[in-house]
Amino acid sequence: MALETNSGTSSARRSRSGSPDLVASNAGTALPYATRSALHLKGLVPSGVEDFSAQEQRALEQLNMKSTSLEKYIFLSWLRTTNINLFYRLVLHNLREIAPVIYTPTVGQACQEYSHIYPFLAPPNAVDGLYIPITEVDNIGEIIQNYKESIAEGDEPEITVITDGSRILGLGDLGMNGMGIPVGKLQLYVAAAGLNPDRCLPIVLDFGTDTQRYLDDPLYLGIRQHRPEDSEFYTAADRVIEALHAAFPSMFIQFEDFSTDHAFGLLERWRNKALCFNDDIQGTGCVILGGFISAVEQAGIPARDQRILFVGAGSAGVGVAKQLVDYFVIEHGIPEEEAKAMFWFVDSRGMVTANRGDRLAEHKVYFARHDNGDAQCKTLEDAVEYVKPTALIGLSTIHKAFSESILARMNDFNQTARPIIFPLSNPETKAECSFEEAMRCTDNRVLFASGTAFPDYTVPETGEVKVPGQGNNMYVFPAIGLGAVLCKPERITDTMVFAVAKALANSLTEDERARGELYPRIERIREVSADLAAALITQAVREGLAQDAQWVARVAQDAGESAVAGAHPDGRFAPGLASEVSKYMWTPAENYEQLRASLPHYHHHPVVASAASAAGKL
Ligand SMILES: NC(=O)C1=CN([C@@H]2O[C@H](COP(=O)(O)OP(=O)(O)OC[C@H]3O[C@@H](n4cnc5c(N)ncnc54)[C@H](O)[C@@H]3O)[C@@H](O)[C@H]2O)C=CC1
Ligand SMILES: CC(=O)C(=O)O
Ligand SMILES: [Mg+2]
Repeated sequence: MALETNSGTSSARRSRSGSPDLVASNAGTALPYATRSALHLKGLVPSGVEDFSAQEQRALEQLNMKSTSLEKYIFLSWLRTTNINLFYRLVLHNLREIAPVIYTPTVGQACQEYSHIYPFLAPPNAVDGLYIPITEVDNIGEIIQNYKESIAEGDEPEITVITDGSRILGLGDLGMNGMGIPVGKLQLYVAAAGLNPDRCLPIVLDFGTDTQRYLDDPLYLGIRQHRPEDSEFYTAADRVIEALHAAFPSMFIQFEDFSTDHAFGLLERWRNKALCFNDDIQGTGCVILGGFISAVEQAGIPARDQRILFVGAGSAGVGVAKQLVDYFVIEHGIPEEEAKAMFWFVDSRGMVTANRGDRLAEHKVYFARHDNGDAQCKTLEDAVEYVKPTALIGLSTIHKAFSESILARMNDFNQTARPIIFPLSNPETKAECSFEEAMRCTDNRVLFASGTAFPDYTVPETGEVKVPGQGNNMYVFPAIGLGAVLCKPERITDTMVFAVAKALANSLTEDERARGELYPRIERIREVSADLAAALITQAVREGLAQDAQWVARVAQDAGESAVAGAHPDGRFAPGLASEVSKYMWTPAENYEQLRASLPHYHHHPVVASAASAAGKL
């Protein structure tokens, strides 16, 4: 048995909530003497008994001693798997500094190195998610059963982020190493929207990789084979999703970082059959629409005069553009064909036109231009000159694609209005330009958002400090998941996603607006997530799709009616609903007493119960 345990390579699972070990490991040096005594831990911990804030201070000191971001990532992963309560205290109290470590940009590097930095912790107490090789899909029932046995009763997952690692951020096919993304996204679910960490399930479909350096890497931990053909992919993926859906019927499924064709394919197959959404298509569309609404309000020209050039026509580019079309149609009453005509795309082969001579991928057809005559812009420079855009949106994975000369042209074209420039590719090494470049080249007039967090910029002439917007789906997917987990809609509709985007735009404070910011400050993310989740719940009830009677009744009572099918997705919700949503958010314990109380099974665990009755002190 000991041998088996030592051969495991999984990292620590937070669950097993009934275990006294969990209390001991999450309390550590905060364990009172009486408890140490009852749990036979006397002498096994340093004598000082301290409070959680002292532990947090020590953890922060240790974090700051790490000289590289990857070392910080490894330290934080270790802390999460050792003491999840302390980990989330640290994250929540230092979100601005820590989000770029547990998420983009560092998570990109961590994924590339995943097989090398993998921690040595043993299952079944140490499981950080499901690794499902394509060779084991026939045994998916057994895998799910093993997972169920590794968790405490009542900890069935309510949310999963699932990837096959085929398009991790803008870094390409990372195979099984992509597991870092579901793990990272679910940390944001907890931090940003208060999902219970014990009920979050990261999953990687280990379906092989076409990246030779991983196949050749002796430490690579995934299966060593090439990716399957489409039909084999869909058969295997469908079997896994069917089994997961059968085992956990109300679990919210977030598809993440699948290569673009499969991202669209899986969404179409599953969106009406299970509670699911695709973060790269819908989440990105949602968050960019939220920021774009604010940008259009500040740009200084009417919305219908916008000329929007997308660089990159993948799942993210097309997902965002479709949300923006909906916005122009729904909010501004522009007919769909006219709204669509406000958009141009450039991909790796140049401007996307119906007559450029290649067979366009299905997802690009909707936006292909038909009015270009003989013009076929082959480069971005040519397309910029041809379109004279008011807005330039990058989802291309091409680092520095927005050269200084392109940024300067955006400034020239937009002298009477402010140019909108969103370099949204992740991580930083793929971003189309930096905040500093965009500010400098546009006389500091740019309305800016980026996928990765960039540093603030100090305007040299005035000393004014400008904060860049982060147009990253992290602002919305946690709230969409929370809202879905609470009100249990039959499915996620585009109008629900639209309502969340509107709520995001509505969530800016007067100060944030006055400073010209497009997104709320990250320190307010939980408050904003509560608003966004309330908007999703309200919209789900209006559409008659919410299934949780409590939330249906609550929204109906606010609205004075039972449901308004197909109501306008305005992102509004009744006062009080967001604070009610907040009550469902998980927060780490502040002290030992709260920690004990927060572990529902703790008191019933046989060891704890017998220790308690023996000592009368627990
Ligand atoms: N900010 C955010 O919240 C999000 C950002 N992203 C980022 O968006 C990027 C793209 O993701 P997907 O659309 O899923 O990937 P994808 O690989 O499907 O799309 C990339 C697109 O860029 C085009 N492209 C490649 N080289 C080009 C060039 N030299 N010039 C112009 N276009 C070029 C490709 O033809 C393709 O259309 C990634 O970096 C990803 O990290 C994705 C989701 C969310
Ligand atoms: C942010 C995100 O989901 C991506 O870059 O893929
Ligand atoms: Mg993604």
